[in-house]
Amino acid sequence: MSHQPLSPASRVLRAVRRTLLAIFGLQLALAIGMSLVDSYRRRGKKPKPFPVTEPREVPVGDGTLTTYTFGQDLYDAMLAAIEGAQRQILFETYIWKGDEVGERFKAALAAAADRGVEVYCIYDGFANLVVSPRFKRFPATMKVLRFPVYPAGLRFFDLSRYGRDHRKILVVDDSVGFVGGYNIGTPYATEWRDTHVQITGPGVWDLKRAFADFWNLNRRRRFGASERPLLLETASTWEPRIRIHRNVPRLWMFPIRSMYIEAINRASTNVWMTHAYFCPDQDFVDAIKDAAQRGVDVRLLVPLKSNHIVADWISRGYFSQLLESGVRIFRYKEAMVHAKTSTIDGTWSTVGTANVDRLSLQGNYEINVEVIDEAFAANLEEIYLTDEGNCLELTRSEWEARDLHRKFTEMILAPLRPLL
Ligand SMILES: O=P(O)(O)OC[C@H](O)CO
Repeated sequence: MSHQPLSPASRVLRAVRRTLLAIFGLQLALAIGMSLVDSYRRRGKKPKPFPVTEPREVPVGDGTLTTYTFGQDLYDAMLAAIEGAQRQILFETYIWKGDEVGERFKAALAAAADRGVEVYCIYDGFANLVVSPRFKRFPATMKVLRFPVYPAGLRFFDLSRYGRDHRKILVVDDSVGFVGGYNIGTPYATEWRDTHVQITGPGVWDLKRAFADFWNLNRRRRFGASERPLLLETASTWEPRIRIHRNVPRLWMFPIRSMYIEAINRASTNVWMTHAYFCPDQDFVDAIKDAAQRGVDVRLLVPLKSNHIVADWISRGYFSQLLESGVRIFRYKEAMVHAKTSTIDGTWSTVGTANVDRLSLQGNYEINVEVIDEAFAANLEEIYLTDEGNCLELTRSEWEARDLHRKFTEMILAPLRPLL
């Protein structure tokens, strides 16, 4: 069989194709190799204790905000609220582990349903694929919506249908709500440093509405057309100091990214950010760099080593430009910091579920509370400084002196940024 010689254009095309495949193959091999080596190295290792700021109740408007930075304290408060529920519980989580803490929540929710409280639960199917099916069987008295592993149905090309439910919410009656970075599981109780807020007062209604809207958007497909919507009475008051922002991919709404960029752009004294996974788009990075360049004290606190080694490497790919523009980078030692919080100018703050990466800011269902209040910002600054005391600051000279193979790995992994 004779082969036609390839035209110059076809040869170029073939070379480009092979180069791209080689790069992609290298990225994939690196990512898989790193994750395997990392999980091998972690076997049997226990994270070290870390400093904790005691939960303190801060009055804001007609309600209060209490910030939790230690899982055990938070879970105790959430379980106490569930045990004291009289009419309704709305519980939503991304990860719900079938371990001791997961079982405690399941038992408390089932007990509430048994005594006649309406119990609505939502969890993400994909995030809990590894959880045993036995754990995911619930008493009929509880209404449980598993957000599907594959939510797009036949709409394969509709990107708005692919977001995961990454939210973490609990609302009990009209009296108390919780929102923040904590998933439900035993390691999070003592081994991870995360941040959640408890809300009382008018802000609770906004959390209820966020839950109800998600439930109503998804209930028919999960329970059938006859399932009645979760109805809420209208809020009686507006609380200008507390706003709840929700990313709703299905409606193509992504206000959390805008909220961050707006706040960073108007910062005049300080921007202190704590983020578990930091992989933003370049416009977001530019907003941070601009703030630092105009003299704002910009600090970024990230884990020295998170639970996702590939995310760490991709995150490090931003460090050079951030340090050059004057951003200070602090790396949290010996425990995983999973918080998603920021505070600006002693006035503006946010606590929520959204990481600063593409999946959270332009992909998933997320929820953040934005608070304009000086006392609350002071509380978050205090927490930030406690965390900073458990960090190593990364200097520019130290970063520039890193090995060549590290620079090469950062460069090879950089194109994966949009996937995280
Ligand atoms: O997706 P997040 O931010 O809730 O983090 C979850 C952990 O990474 C689980 O591996």
